[in-house]
Amino acid sequence: MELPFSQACENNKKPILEVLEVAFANASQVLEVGSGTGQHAVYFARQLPHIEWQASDQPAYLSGVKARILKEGAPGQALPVEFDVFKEAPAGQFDALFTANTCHIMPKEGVKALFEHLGNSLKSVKRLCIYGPFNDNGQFTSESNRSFDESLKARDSQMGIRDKQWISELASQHGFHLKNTHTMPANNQLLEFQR
Ligand SMILES: C[S@@+](CC[C@H](N)C(=O)[O-])C[C@H]1O[C@@H](n2cnc3c(N)ncnc32)[C@H](O)[C@@H]1O
Repeated sequence: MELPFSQACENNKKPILEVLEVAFANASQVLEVGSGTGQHAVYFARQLPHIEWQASDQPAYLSGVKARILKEGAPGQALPVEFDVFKEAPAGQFDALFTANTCHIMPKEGVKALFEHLGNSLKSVKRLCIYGPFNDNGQFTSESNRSFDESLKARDSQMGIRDKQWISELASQHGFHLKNTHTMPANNQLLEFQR
């Protein structure tokens, strides 16, 4: 099978790793939501060997993520599990959660559903890193993000770049505080939460 590939993942994995090395220094079991191509999953699992990295995604993505882990994963890396945020969360004592480029793809209700899980079956998660493009108080942070948002909404009216403050408010409802906002290349940010 030809592995799914994202050039953006290749470009952003090292800058993200530099943040995760510190943010997840004391994490041991990470759940990744929306693993997509699996490129992040194999890279972070190899570069952060103190972590058991559990990839997950909706059913349509699982075969691609699985194939990538089998080909390029860390020794003994877990195969991906199914997780659609509108359904049950995977079982496990995860102490951290990572998700990249998902909040603008899933509808707002999906982002809320993810936080509902964090308040219920994913209560063991204490550290949370969310990467992607975000608005600041309703304002686009760049012209390219404005046109990206237009293209998302043309694809599906429920997609769209979310506000950092909206995400932080949802997070605070479940006991998280925004510890750091990391400015990342290509007008992205990494929101680092802790509880
Ligand atoms: C643009 S891709 C990002 C993939 C990868 N994380 C990356 O950074 O390249 C969006 C991801 O969000 C996931 N996603 C969208 N809706 C979802 C849902 N309801 N539950 C779980 N994942 C979802 C998709 O399956 C896909 O993997």
